[in-house]
Amino acid sequence: MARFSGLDKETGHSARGKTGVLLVNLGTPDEPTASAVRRYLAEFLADPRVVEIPKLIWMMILHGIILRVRPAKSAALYKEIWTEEGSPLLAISRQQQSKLSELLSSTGTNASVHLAMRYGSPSVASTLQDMHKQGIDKLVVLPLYPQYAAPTTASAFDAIAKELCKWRYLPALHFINTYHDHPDLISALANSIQQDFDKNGKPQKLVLSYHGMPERNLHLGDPYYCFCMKTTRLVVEKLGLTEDDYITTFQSRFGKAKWLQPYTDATIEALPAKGINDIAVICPAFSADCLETLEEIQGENRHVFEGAGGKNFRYIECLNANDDHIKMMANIVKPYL
Ligand SMILES: C=CC1=C(C)c2cc3[nH]c(cc4nc(cc5[nH]c(cc1n2)c(C)c5CCC(=O)O)C(CCC(=O)O)=C4C)c(C)c3C=C
Ligand SMILES: [Fe+2]
Ligand SMILES: [Fe+2]
Repeated sequence: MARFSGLDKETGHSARGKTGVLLVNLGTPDEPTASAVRRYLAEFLADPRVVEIPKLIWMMILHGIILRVRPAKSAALYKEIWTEEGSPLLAISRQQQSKLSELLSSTGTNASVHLAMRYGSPSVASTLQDMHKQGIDKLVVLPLYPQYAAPTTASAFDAIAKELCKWRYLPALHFINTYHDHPDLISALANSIQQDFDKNGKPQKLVLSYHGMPERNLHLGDPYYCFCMKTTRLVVEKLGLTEDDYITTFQSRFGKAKWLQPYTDATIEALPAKGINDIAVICPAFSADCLETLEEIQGENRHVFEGAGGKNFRYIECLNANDDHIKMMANIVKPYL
């Protein structure tokens, strides 16, 4: 006997056929306080996709050392970037969600747009449950990481699978795993760089700084490094830059292991001694500005550059909720709606 409206008359099962787009990003603490950052880091850093150290050893290090020391330090950094709307990552993600929703409905596409954070809130589980309650049985997931990486993209998939494995009737599901070479991403990045060059002049060096990961992950088959290099190649080709005009680097190193190189901070520090005093930095692995761009690049690395004698440091902001970026999202999901 059908208990819900919208059930298929013949089979008695849900066939409401509503489609939902689910944007997923990393997540951020609820507040810039040590206790909120501890909660966030405890969830984030316990994810075996993020830290691939044998569980027992890692839990002892995480709970015995890292979660005692890092939350207070990170909270102080979060305080520097916190806005009236809260954490920039969440505030910008919400703008992206509402602008994508407007764009899809203005082009006659009947799909709702939802937002989940891999760690913290709104959680993947609660967002999927809301979508289910709304009768959505066709799901298009767009993790907002342009370059596939196991610690980010695959981890988003794990969280979705963890929730869906409790469901009896699964939705149709399309999961977008990477868009590092999508023509609309490349144009959006190139346009944003060109606008900076038109306004401020071409710098001596454009630094394309991507979030790092342990080098070991590359050797184990994670394509992230190669995808970052391809994004760079396509963007600089589009801009007509030569090899001397730019450099690709990796930031946000965590722990003592060797991470992808060259490191952003060491590279930037060495530039003034080579006569390079005027640089622009962009972070193409981040779809929204966050701690790692606003504090680490715009703040910390600016000081590193100036401390080493550099004169002009420009940070080119992430694509955030700019029109090119939202159009790119719409064009990526449309074939599956
Ligand atoms: C511990 C290993 C980490 C890996 C591997 C990693 C990969 C990775 N991360 C992003 C995007 C973001 N990371 C952010 C913050 C952040 N990242 C790590 C660690 C790893 N990231 C930590 C410990 C933190 C927390 C901040 C701190 O305490 O230093 C963020 C910003 C979150 C915010 O609230 O603003 C983003 C976004 C990518 C793309 C990536 C890919 C390899
Ligand atoms: Fe990270
Ligand atoms: Fe950082």
